[in-house]
Amino acid sequence: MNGVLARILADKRAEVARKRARIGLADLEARIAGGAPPRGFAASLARAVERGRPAVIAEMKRASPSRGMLRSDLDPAAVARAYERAGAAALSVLTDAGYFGAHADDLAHARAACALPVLRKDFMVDGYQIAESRAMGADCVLLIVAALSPEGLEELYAASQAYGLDALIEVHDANELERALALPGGLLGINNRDLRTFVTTIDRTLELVECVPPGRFVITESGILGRDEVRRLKAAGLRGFLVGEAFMVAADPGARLAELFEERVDESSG
Ligand SMILES: O=P(O)(O)OC[C@@H](O)[C@@H](O)c1c[nH]c2ccccc12
Repeated sequence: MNGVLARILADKRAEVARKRARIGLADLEARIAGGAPPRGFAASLARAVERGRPAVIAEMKRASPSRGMLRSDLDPAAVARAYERAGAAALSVLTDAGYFGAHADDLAHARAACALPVLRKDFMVDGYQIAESRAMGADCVLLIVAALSPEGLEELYAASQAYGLDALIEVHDANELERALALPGGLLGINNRDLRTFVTTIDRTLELVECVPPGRFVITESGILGRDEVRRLKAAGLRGFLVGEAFMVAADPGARLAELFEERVDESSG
């Protein structure tokens, strides 16, 4: 493996080792036992689709390695409420500080401000992080197939189930898709961005979705910047959307969400 992803993963392993030395698994377990149960993440997406609405996972990230600073003055609670009012089905919150500029309590602040379930967006390399995700209040974890060995993917998926969390299994090519489909469950995410090169195109989703067995719910992730992308993805049958940058750079993230996904008569007729 090469490129940015490899660097992030190496740093992440070191970070996990430091954290584990400070807060042991038993402490995390105690925190989990004293905390609230998870909100159903997959269930919330399914409810949106049942109502004939796109299931939008609205993301918060202050910065990214590919785009630099996006929103340094992010107010997670205010944006969470704005996303909820605008009709988002769920939140995604970046929790990586080194590359994405996350603050330690971003996820907790966002979740406490609304009733939406929350995806912890980070780079999972160790079962410790699954317990940690649950302890910080996440309802769903991201498992990036490109970042994990076959055994690692199975182990982290099993851990997410054991902790009562939903899992979003992220793929970028046919080989990764095959590995994701071999798992007993999980939400399927097609990342339009290549995490090794940052090349981003919604054609990734349009190509790969052809290889997904019918009945599997697919979330298209990244590079959904305008109404044209949404229109093309909807036309291909997509119902799940994960959007970050387009909202983060907007003056009013909630208004941008509503505008991006509102149905207009002129389009349905043509
Ligand atoms: O900001 P965008 O292009 O709308 O993308 C959102 C989300 O898909 C992206 O942040 C993402 C997808 N997979 C990831 C894995 C790690 C970090 C970030 C991501």
